[in-house]
Amino acid sequence: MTDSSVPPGGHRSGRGPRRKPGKPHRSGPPRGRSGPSRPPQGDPAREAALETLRAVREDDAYANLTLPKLLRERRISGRDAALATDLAYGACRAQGLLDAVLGACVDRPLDRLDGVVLDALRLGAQQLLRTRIPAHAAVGATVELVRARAGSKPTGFVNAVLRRVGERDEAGWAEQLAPDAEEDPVGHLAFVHAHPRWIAEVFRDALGPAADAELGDALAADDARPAVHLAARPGEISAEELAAVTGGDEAPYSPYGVHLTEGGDPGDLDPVREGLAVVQDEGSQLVALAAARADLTGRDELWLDLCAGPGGKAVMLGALAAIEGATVDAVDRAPHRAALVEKATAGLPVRVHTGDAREVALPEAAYDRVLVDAPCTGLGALRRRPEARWRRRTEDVAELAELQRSLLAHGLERVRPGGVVTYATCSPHPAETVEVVRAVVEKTGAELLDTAAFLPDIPATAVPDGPGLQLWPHRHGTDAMYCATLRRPA
Ligand SMILES: C[S@@+](CC[C@H](N)C(=O)[O-])C[C@H]1O[C@@H](n2cnc3c(N)ncnc32)[C@H](O)[C@@H]1O
Repeated sequence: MTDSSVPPGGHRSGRGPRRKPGKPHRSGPPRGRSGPSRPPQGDPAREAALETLRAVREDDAYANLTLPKLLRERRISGRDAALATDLAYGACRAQGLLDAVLGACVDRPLDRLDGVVLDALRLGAQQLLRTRIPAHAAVGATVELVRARAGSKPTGFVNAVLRRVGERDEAGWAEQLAPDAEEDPVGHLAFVHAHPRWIAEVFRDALGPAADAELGDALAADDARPAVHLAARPGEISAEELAAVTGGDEAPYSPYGVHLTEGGDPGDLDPVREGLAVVQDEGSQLVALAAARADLTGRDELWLDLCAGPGGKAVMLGALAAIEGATVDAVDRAPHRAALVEKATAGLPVRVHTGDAREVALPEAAYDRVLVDAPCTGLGALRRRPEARWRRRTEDVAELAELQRSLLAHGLERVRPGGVVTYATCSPHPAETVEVVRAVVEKTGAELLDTAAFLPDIPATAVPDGPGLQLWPHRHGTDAMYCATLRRPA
């Protein structure tokens, strides 16, 4: 069914089904109705997107795990898969903005709406405001989706609300609802680029003096759907060959990186299936490279990846270690993540250990290189985790920062005198980056090395007034990875 062939929905007034106070919200078909248990055949893309929004809302699921599984199970491919992905991920990313608009069009708090109705309204608003789908198709298809899932009763309400949403475009709603750009520039940009205000403030702080000129670009890049990056396994295939086989482009900074230009499941690509390449953001490749290249004198044969799961950087380190004649110990606290490292590094000189990095039985002061890719808020990889920006809380930061300091200090205990520790986070939050490094340097007397020197030719990576290197989606096309290098005093 094409978008334009979707019939418009019902025409009742904008009032939705009345709910008795305290009555639990249900998301299935109304009691007594025989709503379809299987998705209707007509609109598989929107059905999959709606089911993804439900799983994110009800089960705290990750959209980027839920949707691909649904697409596989329901054998949805090609244009339908692309549409489902655009709509589901787009609605997750923009949830706060969509809810602000819906809130202005609905006569009750959104959390009092039936779950399916709310998901469908978000999906409809996403189509109306943030895609080129014609308004009549967006409204009609959403109404039909609601009818199939929840019966006819709420269709009039959904139809009326979406028609109100469609009275303005995204810029028109921003004009009406966003904070004033002059009075509150950060609040304005946060609204316009669909970010929680506190995250926009983190980006502003991390950009420092550049924020005046770049905050809008940084948030816009973070709001865009990112290209899929592949990493060629060092020693197995070159980036040039990988680009030729996959039809992608060689990455600008990582000598192993390829940016895919076509959609589709990268897991279906031959080099990925054959283990010659993995899906990995170019920024993560650069962190692994920085760890392998950090300036070292003397022995260089025992490497440690202290927070290794699920194994992206361990694969790169393992492949580089194989070339250098080194061995990698890879640790992760979570057994299922350690198992993923084991699987990903099969055939490489990598020994996997399960346990807390600070307690696992491994030698002290023995490693030549250590990577501490610490657990973090992930604020630098929000574009790859569609719902994450609305789930993360500023309260998460302090606890993580304490763990990060502890893990980095521990990495310095495992490395030999004169050895190097690379600290990384996929977050630009100063409390997780420069403040962690400064605190540990102060406590341990470790020497700070110039990380940019190990990754030459990457422009504009300086951190304002702080140690380390910061990558940004709007500057480098990578996730906002942070990376610093410390040497244990000899
Ligand atoms: C940012 S992820 C690492 C990503 C990984 N380096 C990669 O490139 O695929 C952080 C990892 O640290 C692990 N972790 C958290 N606390 C830990 C601890 N105390 N000891 C060891 N691993 C820990 C988490 O389970 C998670 O897999």
